[in-house]
Amino acid sequence: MTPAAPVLYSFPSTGDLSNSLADFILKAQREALEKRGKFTIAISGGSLPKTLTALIDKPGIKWNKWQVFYADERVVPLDDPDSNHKLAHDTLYSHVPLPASHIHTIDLSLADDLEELADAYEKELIREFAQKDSARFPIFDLVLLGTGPDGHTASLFPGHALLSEEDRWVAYIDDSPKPPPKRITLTYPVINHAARVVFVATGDGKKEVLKSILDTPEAGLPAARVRPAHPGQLFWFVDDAASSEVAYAKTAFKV
Ligand SMILES: O=C1O[C@H](COP(=O)(O)O)[C@@H](O)[C@H](O)[C@H]1O
Repeated sequence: MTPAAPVLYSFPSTGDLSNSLADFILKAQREALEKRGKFTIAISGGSLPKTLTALIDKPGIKWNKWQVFYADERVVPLDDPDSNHKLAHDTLYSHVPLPASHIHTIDLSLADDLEELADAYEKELIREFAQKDSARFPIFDLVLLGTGPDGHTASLFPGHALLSEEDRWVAYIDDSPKPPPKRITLTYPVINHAARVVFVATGDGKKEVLKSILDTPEAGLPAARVRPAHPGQLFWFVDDAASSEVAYAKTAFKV
């Protein structure tokens, strides 16, 4: 199946972006609950969690139906300032009635063996989605991603061997060019099987990388290789500062 062209939404402010993203997530949640009675989502770290704060008081969000995984996680204690879980906890979970048992964190008792830790997280996904034998890859209702100025997404970095991973659901990296070095990440096959993938990018510091990803995807930056097609759809939620150099056509946002 050929991937559909990405949809680019650009907003004058991060507040507008955050409100529209909350509307989008609410709609995705409603569709998922109608079909399967639960909402499966993968969340990134970095600048992404703070754009989710408009969800906090949003009527209609059924937090007890959410199952939350991480698009990537740094292998550090869950209360370490570098932990993506801590960031999401402080920014979002601590303000909403999301049951702790629905938040799927890494098992740090395995931190000395990254392969085992990644395997254990993959098993956590298998428990939620299906047996690996019966479903080749999980289908998340929504994967939320960011991109660094170098074009990395999740913990998929430019030039890294993990970009070619075709089999595993979760992989590890112990040489991340961005600290901390030890991380786990969802792989492209998982990201590209999602029903919806949303990138969020804000600020002047992202304008060059956004131009490369959207205007010259053939340059092959890791974020440009995200092309859900099974039959998912890719959306970009950015602010006008980040999209100021982009020639790619913008779409007016409506839910
Ligand atoms: O290291 C990471 O970086 C990316 C991008 O972060 P941002 O602060 O530039 O938005 C993030 O999406 C990822 O989850 C994180 O581990």
